[in-house]
Amino acid sequence: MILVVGGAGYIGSHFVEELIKEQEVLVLDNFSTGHKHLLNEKAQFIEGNLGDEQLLNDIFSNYKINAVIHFAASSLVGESVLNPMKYYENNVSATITLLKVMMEHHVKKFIFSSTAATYGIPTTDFITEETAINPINPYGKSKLMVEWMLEDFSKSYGLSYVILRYFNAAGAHVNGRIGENHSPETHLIPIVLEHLLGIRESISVFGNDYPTEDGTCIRDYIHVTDLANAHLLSLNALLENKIHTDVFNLGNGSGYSVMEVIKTCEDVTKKSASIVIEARRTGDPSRLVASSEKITATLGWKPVFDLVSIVETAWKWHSSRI
Ligand SMILES: NC(=O)c1ccc[n+]([C@@H]2O[C@H](COP(=O)([O-])OP(=O)(O)OC[C@H]3O[C@@H](n4cnc5c(N)ncnc54)[C@H](O)[C@@H]3O)[C@@H](O)[C@H]2O)c1
Ligand SMILES: O=c1ccn([C@@H]2O[C@H](COP(=O)(O)OP(=O)(O)O[C@H]3O[C@H](CO)[C@@H](O)[C@H](O)[C@H]3O)[C@@H](O)[C@H]2O)c(=O)[nH]1
Repeated sequence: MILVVGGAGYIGSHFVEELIKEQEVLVLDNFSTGHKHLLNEKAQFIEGNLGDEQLLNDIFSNYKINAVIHFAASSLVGESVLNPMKYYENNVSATITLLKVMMEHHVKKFIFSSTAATYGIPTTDFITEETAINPINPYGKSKLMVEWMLEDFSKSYGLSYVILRYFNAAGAHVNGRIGENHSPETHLIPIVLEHLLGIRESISVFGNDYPTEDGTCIRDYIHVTDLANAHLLSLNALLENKIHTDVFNLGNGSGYSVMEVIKTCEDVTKKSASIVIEARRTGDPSRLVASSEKITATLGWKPVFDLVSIVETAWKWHSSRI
């Protein structure tokens, strides 16, 4: 059985949707940002907190867990600046408890959701795993701290792991059952689509004076099912002992500006957006685009969805919910 921590969240639920076709799945989630309606009915479920050592001990005693996939985290950059304690508690401290109980129960296969935010403000056009790591906010730092712990736990306790650094997760499952449902929503694509559905009055564009062609920030949008498939490949490589430890970027390798994303949403929905240019959002690098060549070369992973199909799947999900 595979334990998926945070499996009621956006990315975790899309992973469970694929994993359930291959494995028995147990989800642990406290619904702090996740939702019951995102759970897959074939997965077993326990409601509880990742940092609850007694609960974790019970889980690892009662189920034969072969590997843990860890999606649970607080993940709003702005909130992490205002309330770093929450981020170090939920992302670092609770993860220490999980790893401690795993080691006690001799469960030594682990996949960790890391982020492009660990790179901070990169000076290179395409970010590889060799690009300097320099997070500029508590969220990115909390993820990097866990990465460092994993390295040390591997050396000292034989932990085997894959770290996946996602760029901008977006889109919804093609089956239309699950999709992105953050509250508050801070991500660009769902915000634009909510506006085009009439739920928001306008779209705020945070800064048009960046050193990019149209002055707005460039990001690498990657479909959530492409992310899920990268986890499946990583899990199988760990279970078959083909990987002991590794770290991979996950992106499409193409950058789109905020204005280009809005235009794509307009084209897909055949609606026109009302835009308000606002001040820059603190901590936004001008450009974050991945090179994912390493995971392609190592595991054969290739993203399938481009920006148009990301927006199409997201639109299907958002428009079905009103
Ligand atoms: N969304 C993105 O673009 C993105 C990009 C890079 C990295 N990530 C990382 O991917 C992971 C998943 O992101 P998401 O967008 O699906 O977030 P999400 O908030 O939708 O999912 C997180 C899930 O974890 C659960 N959770 C949080 N703290 C918990 C705790 N202490 N105990 C039990 N459950 C807990 C939440 O209830 C939720 O279901 C996170 O680790 C995030 O940092 C996300
Ligand atoms: O209403 C909005 C929302 C966003 N943006 C801009 O759109 C871009 C994308 O923003 P957003 O969708 O919030 O994603 P990011 O801030 O790039 O962060 C995401 O992607 C990172 C990896 O690249 C992850 O670490 C984070 O967890 C995840 O939220 C940024 O330039 C924002 O300034 C706007 O202009 N208006």
